[in-house]
Amino acid sequence: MNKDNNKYGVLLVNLGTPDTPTAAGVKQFLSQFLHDKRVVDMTRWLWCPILHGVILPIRSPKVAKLYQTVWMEEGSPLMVYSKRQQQALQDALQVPVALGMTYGNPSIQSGLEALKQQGCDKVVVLPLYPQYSGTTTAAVFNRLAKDLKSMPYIPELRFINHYYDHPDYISALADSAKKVWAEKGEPDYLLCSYHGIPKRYADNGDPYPDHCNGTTELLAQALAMPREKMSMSYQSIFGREEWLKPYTEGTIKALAEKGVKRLDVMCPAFSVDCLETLEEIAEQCKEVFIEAGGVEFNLIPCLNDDEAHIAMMESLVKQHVQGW
Ligand SMILES: C=CC1=C(C)c2cc3[nH]c(cc4nc(cc5[nH]c(cc1n2)c(C)c5CCC(=O)O)C(CCC(=O)O)=C4C)c(C)c3C=C
Ligand SMILES: [Fe+2]
Ligand SMILES: [Fe+2]
Repeated sequence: MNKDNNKYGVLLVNLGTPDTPTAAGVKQFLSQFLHDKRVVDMTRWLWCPILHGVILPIRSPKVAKLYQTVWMEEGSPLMVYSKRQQQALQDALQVPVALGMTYGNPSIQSGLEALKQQGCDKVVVLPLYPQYSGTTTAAVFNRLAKDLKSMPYIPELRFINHYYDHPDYISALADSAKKVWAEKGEPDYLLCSYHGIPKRYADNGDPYPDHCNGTTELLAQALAMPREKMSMSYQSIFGREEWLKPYTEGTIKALAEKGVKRLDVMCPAFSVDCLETLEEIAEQCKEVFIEAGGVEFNLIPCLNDDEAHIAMMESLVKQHVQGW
């Protein structure tokens, strides 16, 4: 721990999740999320009537039912695992670590306040997105800047942009796959499924697909996996516009139809398991695979609060506080 009043703290940031798995809870969360221009860039006079008139009333009750299928005793999986990460990183670093969500609770502002209360005048902001995207990482930056606007004293800041190529991140991912394979044997095929973004965002300069490609290449090397047994795709497509391709669902169906019997899927863009991994992949995509002739389907869990994941965060933070 640094000396008092001159110490650093860490703000871990993730996307956020509803407080309750109810239509009202989901509506509140989606409304904040989908009003962010970093996420949906459509002009407001066009988007707001669609959002308020169609998406929020129809999607909220539907998605609430999906959240109910993965909800844990302590709450939303994203929140449960994020809190465990916060505690484990604080234990490892022995400096204050706060949690803030871009949307919903706890807010980024409450995280900054908590660090201030603990005497931190230097803050490392770690958005838990290994691959940079304007829709996620930059959205954290925008929210942070907005919250700092009203603070009389701004802490000294370091902002971690991405870490997809950090060797400890890649080895943690590789070890998480090997752990599953030590128990169940190697699969016929490994698919890396990343959260998608609209193709137009990438065409306009978002480096996200390059970071996803880079992750897959580095992981293939770390696993010494023949490239014909491994590929990548994009999931969680939203709306009518074209998103990054290939889409996960179509890829999984095609793999089963080509004769792949055992498929393992990992989701390297997600720091913690959440609706998009536990429901969309482990339930919906599994069903697609089995219906198309597949036999065994495994979701390799996200890194969550694994020891190797926390050690990676510890080394990432330590690299960024050099000179403080
Ligand atoms: C509307 C456009 C969306 C973009 C662009 C987008 C990018 C993006 N999202 C994540 C990570 C997560 N997304 C999650 C849920 C989620 N995402 C969208 C839409 C976009 N995401 C919606 C509408 C939802 C809510 C669920 C739904 O209605 O389908 C989550 C999980 C949250 C949870 O509570 O479990 C995460 C995490 C990334 C990494 C990303 C771009 C790279
Ligand atoms: Fe609106
Ligand atoms: Fe998303």
